[in-house]
Amino acid sequence: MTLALGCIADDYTGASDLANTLTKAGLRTVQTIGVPADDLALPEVDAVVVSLKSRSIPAEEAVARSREAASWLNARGAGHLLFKVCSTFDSTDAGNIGPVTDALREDAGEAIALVTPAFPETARTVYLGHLFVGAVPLHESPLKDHPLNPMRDSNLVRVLARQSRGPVGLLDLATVAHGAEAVSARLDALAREGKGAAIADAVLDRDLAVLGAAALTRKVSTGASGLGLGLARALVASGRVAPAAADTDLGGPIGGPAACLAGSCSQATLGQIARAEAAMPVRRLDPARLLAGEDEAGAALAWAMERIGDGPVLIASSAGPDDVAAVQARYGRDEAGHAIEAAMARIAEGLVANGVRRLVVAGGETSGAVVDRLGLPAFRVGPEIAPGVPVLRTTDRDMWLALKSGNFGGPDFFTDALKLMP
Ligand SMILES: Nc1ncnc2c1ncn2[C@@H]1O[C@H](COP(=O)(O)OP(=O)(O)OP(=O)(O)O)[C@@H](O)[C@H]1O
Ligand SMILES: O=C(O)[C@@H](O)C(=O)CO
Repeated sequence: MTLALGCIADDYTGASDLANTLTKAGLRTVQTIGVPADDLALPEVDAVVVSLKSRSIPAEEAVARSREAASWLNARGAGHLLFKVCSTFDSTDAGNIGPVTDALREDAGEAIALVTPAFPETARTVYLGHLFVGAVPLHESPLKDHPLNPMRDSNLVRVLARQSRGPVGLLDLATVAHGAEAVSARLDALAREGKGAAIADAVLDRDLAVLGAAALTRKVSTGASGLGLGLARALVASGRVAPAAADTDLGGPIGGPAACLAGSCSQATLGQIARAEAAMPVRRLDPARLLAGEDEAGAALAWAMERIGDGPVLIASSAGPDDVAAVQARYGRDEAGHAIEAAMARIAEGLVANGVRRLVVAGGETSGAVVDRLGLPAFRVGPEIAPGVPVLRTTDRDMWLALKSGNFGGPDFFTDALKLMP
């Protein structure tokens, strides 16, 4: 297998978002969980997206895991490496976007990496280095209250510089408007000035096509699915990949009980849970009881098993910013997050042990905890439920999953997802 594109995603929902985008753009793509074992049978593909759970771990660990993924992808001949980060640039001043980008770039012998989280299809645009989420700058968006990495600065040149080894430059929209050669020339100039990375503006899909073509002339870039789209288009346009139709033969219906789990506290997920109340029984975990050591997971599982024969159920820990802040103040941010993720993983394990083969999970960290506990090795990519969220089919057993990035999906996401998981 010689890969046209090797991708390293810093969380599992982000990985399925990227796998969805690449598939839609005509690249045969598979999503693996972690760095695959050498004996994992993978179909013939153009792109592999290695899913890591490295967004919120110490920077040196994120660098080590990303390097391991890069070695695996390089050994399969990957022509270009994309480090997939969140379209809202989720990170802290301690990392991990800067340290991982620096490491992958240096290992590849490159002087500078193009970096952009722009993904216009989901209303993430970058102008003069400032990230906008819909109509508001990042620091005014709900991301300012993210439970793990509150984003309070919209100037990504500044944000990335605080977590990078060297200075960071800007590739402005005026340069992007002049095309891929102008972008490449500007990258060279910024590298000569000693910049190790450049935040690239992009407002429309056509900007992504330019950035993708410019990025492809180097070995490493960093971005969200928008840059993935640009790279995929450039690979197809250059003839390096023959566009393939999406894989429609993922296996037949699976049926049986279905369940949804939500650990994301994003505004979008909170709205989707409220809407789901009209369609299915919803159980809300009590984080204070859970963190006090009560068996909330066991109780939720027993609750689910009483109802699951009648239709899908939803179990959610999700809460609004004030409640999240109160839990974190009492138990600590990481402790609370990890304990809730572990409870969700336990619930998922119990559900699957009791026959659930159709599972929807909301939240990147939550999805990581669940998928790891279930020991799923890789996914094939099915139809799109909403921009950035595909249906996934496990490669080693009959199971449908949907891993929803916190901010993605329409108001009826949970029922929309289950409709596509027969
Ligand atoms: N009620 C709560 N109080 C405090 N923390 C919570 C609560 N519910 C969930 N969490 C934690 O908040 C974090 C949510 O992160 P997660 O990545 O799952 O969602 P997200 O950030 O919205 O999704 P994405 O990364 O895909 O955008 C997890 O660590 C989860 O355990
Ligand atoms: O890029 C995004 O916004 C998503 O794919 C994601 O990474 C959220 O965790």
